[in-house]
Amino acid sequence: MTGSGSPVSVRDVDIRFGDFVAVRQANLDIGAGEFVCLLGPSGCGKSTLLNAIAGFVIPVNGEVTCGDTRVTGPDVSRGVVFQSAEALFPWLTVRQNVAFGPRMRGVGKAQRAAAVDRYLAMVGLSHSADRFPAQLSGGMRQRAQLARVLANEPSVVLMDEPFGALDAQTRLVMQVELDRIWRETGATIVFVTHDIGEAILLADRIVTMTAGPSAGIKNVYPCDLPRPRDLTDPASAALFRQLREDIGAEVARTLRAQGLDDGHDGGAAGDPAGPAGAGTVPPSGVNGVRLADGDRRALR
Ligand SMILES: Nc1ncnc2c1ncn2[C@@H]1O[C@H](COP(=O)(O)OP(=O)(O)OP(=O)(O)O)[C@@H](O)[C@H]1O
Repeated sequence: MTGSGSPVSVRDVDIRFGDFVAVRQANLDIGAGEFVCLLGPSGCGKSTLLNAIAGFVIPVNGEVTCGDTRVTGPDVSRGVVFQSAEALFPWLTVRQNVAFGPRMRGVGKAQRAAAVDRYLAMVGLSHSADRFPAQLSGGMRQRAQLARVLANEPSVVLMDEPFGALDAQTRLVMQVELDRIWRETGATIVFVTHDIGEAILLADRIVTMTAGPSAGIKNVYPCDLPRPRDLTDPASAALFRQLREDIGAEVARTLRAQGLDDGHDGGAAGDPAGPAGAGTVPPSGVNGVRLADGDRRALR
């Protein structure tokens, strides 16, 4: 099952889109069964790095390996959960969506049915197995995506802001559920998010990135707080403030580079009370400069 095998290794990775250097000299090792969150300002390169692990983009320098295998393209052993639930096949029921991967891999009917039942139960969708994606709520579609990925028994599950489009309440439920599922399966998960609180709730390690272009790994924060986690406990709140300062500095750097900043450090934005002060980033943004939605979320 997931988590028993291949760790991921990102070695000296540079990623370009034409002349644009999106990521430069990224290095990251992810252990089997680890839950790693990539956190950083909007547009810094989190998805690009995740896509390199998925095999959707290939580095111009360096390499990504999964176990002993160099990543040269997408593979079922690296399952991806996208923010958009359009990733589900709309003409298939939930059950058929989840069964699709095992069917393609030639898994026999009985074994396939057992796997589908297991993962549907795990994500809490057994009762909706015969519905089509259009008949599901946003949260249910994300559950279905996760079940579909898990049914392929991947070495690593890659999640690109999977809860980014959900309302706050559903998002919270999904975070708690994912924490439980991760503990149940021992899956290796790499999870991209803007949301500092989400990273603290979920990660074993939180990896921050510098603002692009030429984004890189900035800091790695071990996060070994007991699970399930509570953002209001003092250790979580302290980590939250540290991360907000880290990311705020990158946002401020971007604004300065764009000539939009008045010289103050973005890390000072919002309420220093931490998670309890959520929603305190002013509508006008940091130092009066309007922020991208993602950066506003990151600084809450
Ligand atoms: N296919 C592409 N072609 C050209 N540029 C790209 C491509 N994909 C990403 N980029 C650029 O690479 C940089 C990093 O983008 P990426 O989507 O990885 O950022 P991100 O941190 O995931 O952002 P967000 O959190 O807002 O989704 C951005 O400047 C983006 O415009």
